[in-house]
Amino acid sequence: MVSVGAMKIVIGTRPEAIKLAPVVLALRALHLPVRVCLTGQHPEMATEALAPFGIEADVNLDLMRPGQSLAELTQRAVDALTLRLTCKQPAWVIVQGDTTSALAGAIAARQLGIPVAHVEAGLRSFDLSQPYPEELNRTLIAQLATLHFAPTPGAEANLRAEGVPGKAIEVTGNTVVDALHRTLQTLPAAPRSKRRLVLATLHRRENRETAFPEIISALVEIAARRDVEVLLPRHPGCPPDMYAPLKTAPNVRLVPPMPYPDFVAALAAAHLIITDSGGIQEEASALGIPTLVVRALTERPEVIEAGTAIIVDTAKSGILTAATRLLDDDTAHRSMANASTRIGDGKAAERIARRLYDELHAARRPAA
Ligand SMILES: CC(=O)N[C@@H]1[C@@H](OP(=O)(O)OP(=O)(O)OC[C@H]2O[C@@H](n3ccc(=O)[nH]c3=O)[C@H](O)[C@@H]2O)O[C@H](CO)[C@@H](O)[C@@H]1O
Repeated sequence: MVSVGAMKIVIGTRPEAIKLAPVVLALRALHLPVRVCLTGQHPEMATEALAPFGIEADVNLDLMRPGQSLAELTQRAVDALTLRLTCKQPAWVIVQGDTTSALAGAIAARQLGIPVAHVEAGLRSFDLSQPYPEELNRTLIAQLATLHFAPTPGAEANLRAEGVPGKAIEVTGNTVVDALHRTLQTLPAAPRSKRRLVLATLHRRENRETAFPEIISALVEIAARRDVEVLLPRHPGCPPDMYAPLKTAPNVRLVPPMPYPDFVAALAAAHLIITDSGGIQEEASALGIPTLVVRALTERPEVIEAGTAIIVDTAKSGILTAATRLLDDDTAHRSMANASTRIGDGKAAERIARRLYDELHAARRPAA
């Protein structure tokens, strides 16, 4: 076997861990050496999200400090990753999505001349202020990456419009679908619940100040119907008092962040999803669970085209109208409840690993 350099995978948050776990496994299946480096942006959740995939990080940089600003985190992450990458120079650095950790990994690698592969490249809201800082991060990462793994043809078109050459882009599907399929296979059959499940998550930075109270008030009112139960796992990035009105509301279960397999079980059992999460829009679309997106826009037009999601924004009245319709009108619900493969077919990680394998071996082949 040809000996090749290692792949360094940089992971900051839970969604990066979930979406990169299938890539780690696919690279290992091709016998490529992989090192997983956590920045600690989500101190425990990234480690916990990797565990069900049988993956342990090689290093945790433990970079979070109380009250740390985004600028401080970016600076500390670039410094720490530069040090690590200088000591053990990998053949490629792999980053995913739109987090501060992903941006820092791309900056550190690029400054050292190490090629960067960007998983989930090309998503755009075309508004740098929302989602913030994610739109800014992913746009900057596109400037730094050598290889762009676009999940969809739409994401590829966005990259092409920014001048990225076609040969640097591979359309792969989103790796979240790989993670979802793999996890669904491990779950026991779920017991049927008497009330329909409304699964909700909230954490977007730009929603926190003004929109959270509106959305939460809508959730309390939905739960008051009695024929549903609202389940909301908290996000550790949000101060717990933001969720306060839900603590005492009837038919609401406010719970700590759920382990990924438990959350997937809840997704699969849900009648309706209300969320500002990106990954959950994708998972819901793959499962065919009607979803109300409590954001002004989505960088995932595919979930709207597939018909599984509607953007309702953050006003209480709009959320209540849409939720009531989907809870009362079976035809409306059925028209959205169709599983879609637009986001991915479950083979994204295989495509990513194969392309990286080819790149590595092409680089080692002597010129003709
Ligand atoms: C702007 C934007 O949309 N950016 C996204 C953002 O992430 P997000 O909005 O998707 O973040 P979350 O909602 O925190 O995570 C969701 C994941 O967590 C699982 N989950 C959830 C609750 C729980 O209790 N237990 C769990 O296991 C759930 O199944 C899902 O897979 O960053 C990613 C990284 O770069 C990007 O890819 C992605 O574009």
